[in-house]
Amino acid sequence: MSEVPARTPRLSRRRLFGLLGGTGALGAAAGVVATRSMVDDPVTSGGDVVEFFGDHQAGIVTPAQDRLHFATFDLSPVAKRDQLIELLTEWTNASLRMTAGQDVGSGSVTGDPGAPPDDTGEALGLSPARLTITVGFGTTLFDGRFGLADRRPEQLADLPTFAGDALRSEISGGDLCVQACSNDPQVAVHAIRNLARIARGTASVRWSQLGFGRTSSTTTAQQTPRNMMGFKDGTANLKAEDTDLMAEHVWAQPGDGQDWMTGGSYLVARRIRMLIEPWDSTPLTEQERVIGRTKGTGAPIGKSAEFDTTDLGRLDPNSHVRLAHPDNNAGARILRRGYSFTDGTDDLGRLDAGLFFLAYQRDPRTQFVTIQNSLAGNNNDALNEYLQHVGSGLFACPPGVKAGEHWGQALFG
Ligand SMILES: C=CC1=C(C)c2cc3[nH]c(cc4nc(cc5[nH]c(cc1n2)c(C)c5CCC(=O)O)C(CCC(=O)O)=C4C)c(C)c3C=C
Ligand SMILES: [Fe+2]
Repeated sequence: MSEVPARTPRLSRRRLFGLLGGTGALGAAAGVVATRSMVDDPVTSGGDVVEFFGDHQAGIVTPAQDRLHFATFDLSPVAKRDQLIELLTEWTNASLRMTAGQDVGSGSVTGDPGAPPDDTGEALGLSPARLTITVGFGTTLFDGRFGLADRRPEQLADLPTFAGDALRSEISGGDLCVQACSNDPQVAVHAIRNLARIARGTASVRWSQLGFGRTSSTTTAQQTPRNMMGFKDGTANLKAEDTDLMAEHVWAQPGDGQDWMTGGSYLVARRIRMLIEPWDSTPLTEQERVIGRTKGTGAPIGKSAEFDTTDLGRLDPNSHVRLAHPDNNAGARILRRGYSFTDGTDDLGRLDAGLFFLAYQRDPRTQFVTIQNSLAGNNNDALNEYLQHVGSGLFACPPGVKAGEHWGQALFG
C-alpha cells in the first residue's frame, strides 16, 4: 500500500552538497558528516530527501508520505512583530537542515557539552525519510497584533459553522501551523518537537495531531490507500502531474488578491472522528451505497474498475461521492492530503479514530466551503451518520522559500 519506512541513512554526501548548493550550505552540509553517519547507496542515493527550496512549499504536491505530525502554535501575548519574523527565520534554517537529514544548529552531541544540545537527538542516525515541513498562517495572525491586518487575504475568511459541527476550541485554530510529513514517524515527531523548542518564549503549541497511513494519493504513481472505513480514499483526487489543474485549483495566482500569497495555497484541516462501531455493524451493500463506490475495487457504483468515470445517475442521491463530486459543486475541486488517526479508546471503550482531513486549494470560499455545504447536515451526506467534525483550522500557506529567505518573507516586506 505504501512505501516502506526507511530507517537507514541513504543520503550520499555528493547528493547533499548538490541539493544544498552555495557556500553557506556547504558548511552546513559538513555538519551532516559530523552529526549523522551517512552511508552511500548508489541505487537510492538522494531518494530520501525532498528539496526544501522551490516556487511552492514542499509537502503539498509532494507524493504523500506515510506519516504525519501536525501542530498549530499560538504566539505569546507579549510577542512582537520582530520576534515573529525571527521565529520564522529560525524555523526556516532548522527545517532546511532537518529535511536534508541534518541535526538542528550545532547538533545533538557535537555542541557545547556544558549547554543543552541544539537538537533533541532522536533522529540521530535516521534518514529524513522524505521529510517535508510546510508552514501556514492562521486567521488570528492577521488580527492586528503584528501589523498584518491589511495583509489578510480575502480567501482566508473564517470558515462558517456547518450543520452538525461539534468543534472543540482546544483542537481548533492557531496563529501558525506546521505540517511535518515523513515515511518515518520518529522523524516527523522530531521535526515538530524541535520547532516547538525553538519557538519557546515566542510561541507555544496549541494542539497537535499524529497521523498514519496517508488517506490520499497525490500522484498517479502512488497506489490509492484505504481509510479507517476500509475504502480506497483518494481515487478522484487531484494529482500533482496535472499542473494545469494545480494552477487552476491549488496555487494562488497573480491577481488573486494579496501578492505575497502568489504561489502559495490555503489549507483546511478538519479532525473528523469516525463512529467506527456503528460503521462496523453496517452491511457491505449499505456501506457501498453510503460512499458511492465498491469497497473491493474502489470502482464507482455500476462500474468495474477503480478509475472508471463515475456515472452520478447510478449513485444514491445522498452518497458521499455524488455530493462531493465537482458536478454537484460548481466545478469545485481540492487537493486532499489527509491521514488516518487513532488515539486509543474513549471512556466508553469506543475507538477514538478517524480521518485527519487536510485539503489544499486556491480559495476555500469557493472550494472547501462549497463542497462541505453540500455534504453537511442530516439530510445530505449519508456518511454523516458515522462522522463527527471535532477540530478545524484554516491557514494561508505562503509560497516556497528561496535560498537566503525565510518562510513568508514577502508578507513582511
Ligand atoms: C469537504 C470535503 C470533504 C470531506 C470533509 C470529506 C470527508 C471524508 N471523505 C471520506 C471518504 C471518501 N471520500 C471520497 C471522495 C471524495 N471526498 C471529497 C471531499 C470530502 N471528503 C471529494 C471532493 C471526493 C471526490 C469526489 C469525486 O470527484 O468523485 C471517497 C471515494 C474515493 C475518492 O475519490 O477519494 C471516499 C472513500 C471520509 C471517510 C471522510 C470523513 C471522515
Ligand atoms: Fe471524502
